[in-house]
Amino acid sequence: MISRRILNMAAAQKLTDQELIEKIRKVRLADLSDGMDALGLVNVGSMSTDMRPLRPGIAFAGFAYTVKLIKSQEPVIPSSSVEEYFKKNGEWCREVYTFDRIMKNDDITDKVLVIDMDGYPGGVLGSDNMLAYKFRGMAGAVVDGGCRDSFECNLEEVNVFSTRRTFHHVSFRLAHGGVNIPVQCAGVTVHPGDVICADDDGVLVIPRNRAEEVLEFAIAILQADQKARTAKYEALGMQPDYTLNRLGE
Ligand SMILES: O=C([O-])CC(=O)C(=O)O
Ligand SMILES: [Mg+2]
Repeated sequence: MISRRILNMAAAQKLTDQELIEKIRKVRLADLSDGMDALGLVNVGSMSTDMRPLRPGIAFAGFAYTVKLIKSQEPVIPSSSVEEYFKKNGEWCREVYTFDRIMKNDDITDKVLVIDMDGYPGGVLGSDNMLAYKFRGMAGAVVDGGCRDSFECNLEEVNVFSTRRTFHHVSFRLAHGGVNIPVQCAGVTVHPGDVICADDDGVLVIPRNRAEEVLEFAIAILQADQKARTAKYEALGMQPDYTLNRLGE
């Protein structure tokens, strides 16, 4: 178990948040993870391998905007008409989607929505709310639970990682538990403002106060990898692709 002392050994911050996130987006999770290892942060911030992208090729980085949902004991009362269903469901959604109303007042540009669903596997995200968040500049979402409308989400090219796919909703099953508080997500405690990095390999959480040191190692590690792979591409007569020049050097 890593001690908080190691996690908190921060170097001075030299980059603005914007500069940091732009640089982090150029490196791979493998480089960042090796950078964490180099600093003794071994396996720290690694979300469970259950956390998977909705489609190949999703990659993003941003600052955590955390949401906590809690299991609710409310019984589901059957509706006797469509009108009644919409009324009841609407009231319940108002409760569980309190986070969505709060977020409307916040700038979510370059944020990553990190949702703790208290272990409930339903779909709090879908093709409707994710499209709205994309439009507002959110980098992506990481949910320990489900996302539904997967096919439409992929057509819309919204960026979601989740531990489940489902068609179930969360109304009547979950209630609002708070925003921008520490949450548990796929085995990691995430604090608001942590740097959340995601690519095909998974999701990694880096505390903001260690991110610049991690990045310094990650860039050097990527440069060494690119040099080694460039030589192999040449030996094999393969055309170079953009992964050999991710840093744009
Ligand atoms: O309806 C919801 O709350 C979740 C969903 O399926 C969507 O946003 O498309
Ligand atoms: Mg939907």
